[in-house]
Amino acid sequence: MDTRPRLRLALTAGEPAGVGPELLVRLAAIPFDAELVAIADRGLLERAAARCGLDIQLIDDNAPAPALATAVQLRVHHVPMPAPEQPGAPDPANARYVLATLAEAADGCLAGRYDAVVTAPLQKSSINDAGIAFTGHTEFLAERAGVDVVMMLASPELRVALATTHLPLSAVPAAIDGPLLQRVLRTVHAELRRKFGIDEPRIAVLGLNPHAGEGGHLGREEIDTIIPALDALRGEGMELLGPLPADTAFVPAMRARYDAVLAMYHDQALPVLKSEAFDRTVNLTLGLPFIRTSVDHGTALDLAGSGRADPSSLIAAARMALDLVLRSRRAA
Ligand SMILES: NC(=O)C1=CN([C@@H]2O[C@H](COP(=O)(O)OP(=O)(O)OC[C@H]3O[C@@H](n4cnc5c(N)ncnc54)[C@H](O)[C@@H]3O)[C@@H](O)[C@H]2O)C=CC1
Ligand SMILES: NCC(=O)COP(=O)(O)O
Repeated sequence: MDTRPRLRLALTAGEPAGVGPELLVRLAAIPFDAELVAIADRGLLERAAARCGLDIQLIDDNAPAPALATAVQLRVHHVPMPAPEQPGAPDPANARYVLATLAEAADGCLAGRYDAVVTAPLQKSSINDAGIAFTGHTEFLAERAGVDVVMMLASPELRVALATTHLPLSAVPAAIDGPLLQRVLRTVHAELRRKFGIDEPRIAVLGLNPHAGEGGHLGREEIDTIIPALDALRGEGMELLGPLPADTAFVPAMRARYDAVLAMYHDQALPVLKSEAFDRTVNLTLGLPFIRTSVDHGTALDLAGSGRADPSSLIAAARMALDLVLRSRRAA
């Protein structure tokens, strides 16, 4: 008999005015072989449940479980929110609250209070409007844990990692250099083994320019930077394909040839994933000392408060987090 305590997944609700709080309470209504702990303002979750027509019993995370479940139960680590939410209208007054929930999740994972964290979307611009430098969960968690990370989005059919994440397009070419590509590819390679059980990962690397530079006639980044980095790693035994033209790398005939794609920038590959599997794609952070998964979508302000947002990506993210925790336990 496994006597280890039940797994605990931390859930952050993200932007209070977005769909995150509603998605969290809808996730709680689904049977799960783990304890879910929402890190959020308690009142925010109560109001989100009411908007979704859900009868929910919020239990303080330090309290014992009630003997009798009268409704859907969700544990809560309460973080007070200064300004009441207005669905669809983010308030920068809540920016520090949003970051406090993330910090608790990260610190709790590092300290072993949670086995993984699953994040709902936040409104990056609202945090910036509060005067706080912030580009995303990925970068925040990397800094908090003191490590370099890689963003990956994965559907059941396709995994895409990004060499650069939240950068203006004009800054991308200068950001891509040999050391970055080598570090990112080493992380992707190691995590495909560790997290996905692929012993000999095959990674397709996209070029930066149209037609992967067309032999130098449409840009030199492939020749000067990408090919030398790939050759160095091939010399260590890594199986790398490319640099491939981004417009044809995802056609069916190519898909069978790799386990993951490395794209040079955010919008080079994410539209492919989101257009074919918006409800099944999970965002995960590779390289962290704990497991973090997330939805593939944003705050959907146009749907916030309606109770109509689709929870599928959050459910997929929670399931993936649980699978990854179980895999890492088996490997330990
Ligand atoms: N992990 C995160 O925290 C992420 C946050 N964002 C942030 O979200 C904000 C809004 O981003 P947008 O580009 O507008 O993308 P979005 O994903 O919020 O919305 C794009 C479209 O998809 C729909 N949609 C999104 N999620 C849905 C769901 N669960 N069910 C049904 N329809 C859904 C929306 O209604 C909208 O029509 C930005 O501030 C962005 O930074 C974006 C992506 C990820
Ligand atoms: N499009 C993915 C995205 O923006 C997610 O960013 P993060 O907040 O998870 O770093």
